[in-house]
This record gives sequence, C-alpha cells and structure tokens, in this order.
Amino acid sequence: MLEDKKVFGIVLSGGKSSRMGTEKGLVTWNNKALIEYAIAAISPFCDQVIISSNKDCYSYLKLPVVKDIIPDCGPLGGVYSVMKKHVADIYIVVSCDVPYIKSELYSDLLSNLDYKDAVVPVDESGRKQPLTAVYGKSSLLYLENELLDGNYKMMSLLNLLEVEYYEINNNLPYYSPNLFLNANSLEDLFNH
Ligand SMILES: Nc1nc2c(ncn2[C@@H]2O[C@H](COP(=O)(O)OP(=O)(O)OP(=O)(O)O)[C@@H](O)[C@H]2O)c(=O)[nH]1
Repeated sequence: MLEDKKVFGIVLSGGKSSRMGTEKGLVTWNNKALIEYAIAAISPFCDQVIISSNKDCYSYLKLPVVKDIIPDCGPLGGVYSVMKKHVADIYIVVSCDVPYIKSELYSDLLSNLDYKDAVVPVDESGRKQPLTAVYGKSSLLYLENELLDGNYKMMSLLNLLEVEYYEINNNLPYYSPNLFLNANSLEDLFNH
C-alpha cells in the first residue's frame, strides 16, 4: 500500500518542556536522547523524518527542522506547520517523549489507513493517543480550519476527521504497559 505513497515523519518537539525543566527531547535515557527513540520508531516507514521544533538544538540530527508557523498552538500547530511546508501523502506523528513506542505499532497503524483521514491508537485504558498516530494528507484542511477557529485541541480535531481507532491490547506482540508512557518529567521517566 505504501509503495506509491510519499510518507513523512513528524517528530513533535516544539513544546515548552516546562514540567521536565529542560529540553525534553534531549534528555538522556539509557544512553540515548529521548527524541532518538521517537525517530528510530518511525524511520523505517518514512521517506523523510522532520523535526517540529522552534529551537536549533536538534541540528546534530541532520534532519529538516520546521518551526511553528503560528506560535503557541500546541502539537496541532506543529503538525500543521510540517504538513504545510512538506507535502506528502501520509504523515506519521510521534512526540519526542515516548521512549517505549514501537515501530511495530506504526506498521499496524499504516496498514489500517486505507481511505480514512487518520489511524489513532487507543490504549488498553481507552485513551486515544493522537500524538502517536498516522494522518493522511486529507487531514490538513481540517487542521487549518481548527487553527483558524482558535481550536487547538487534538481531541477536537479527531471529531472532525474520519478516524480508524486501533485498539491496543496485551495480546499484541509488541505490547507493553509503558508503550505510550509520556515522559513529561524526570519522575515519569525514572520512577514508573
Ligand atoms: N511544534 C510544537 N510542538 C509542541 C507544542 N506544544 C507541545 N508540543 C509537542 O507535543 C508533544 C506533547 O506536548 P507536551 O507533553 O505537553 O509537551 P510540552 O508542552 O513540551 O510539556 P510541558 O511544557 O511540560 O506541558 C511534545 O512532544 C511537545 O514537544 C507546540 O506549541 N509546537
């Protein structure tokens, strides 16, 4: 299905990292920066991985960096800015702070996209995970309208899109209870 499609990865790293107290993607965990786990998870499927950040600190990764076109709109603004600047058929989104995320998850999400606007995993507690998801280029119009209306919530965006929800359960070979662990603070990372 992907052969004739252009697939770009979006690594969301443009937040303020206020709970972490230091640039989240650069925090080292098991000898690797957090952002490098995110990049590794999506790279196998991407023609190009793009960093969504408003800082210059990720230049060492030698990947394109896209700053937010409209500042302070949260992750929605980051996804929008990359989509607007780099045209592709499919965008694989990952936040920079999910060190347990797995390539196999993205493989499953991609194979469920078909003609939907997005495939979003739902964790075993029923939480939708739109920042570790896959979006078709058809999402861009909705993202743009949401931003213009001042609605910055990813969850509201999902209500507008035709979304395939992909249920995660502990029978999946790559399942772990930490799959979506979101390392917002050093405590999240080291004390879970
Ligand atoms: N490009 C972009 N990315 C963002 C923005 N806000 C958050 N993100 C990213 O979206 C993901 C989820 O955001 P949060 O977990 O709230 O991260 P954060 O905003 O850096 O953290 P706090 O300041 O502690 O709330 C992270 O990967 C952030 O880097 C933004 O305004 N622009």
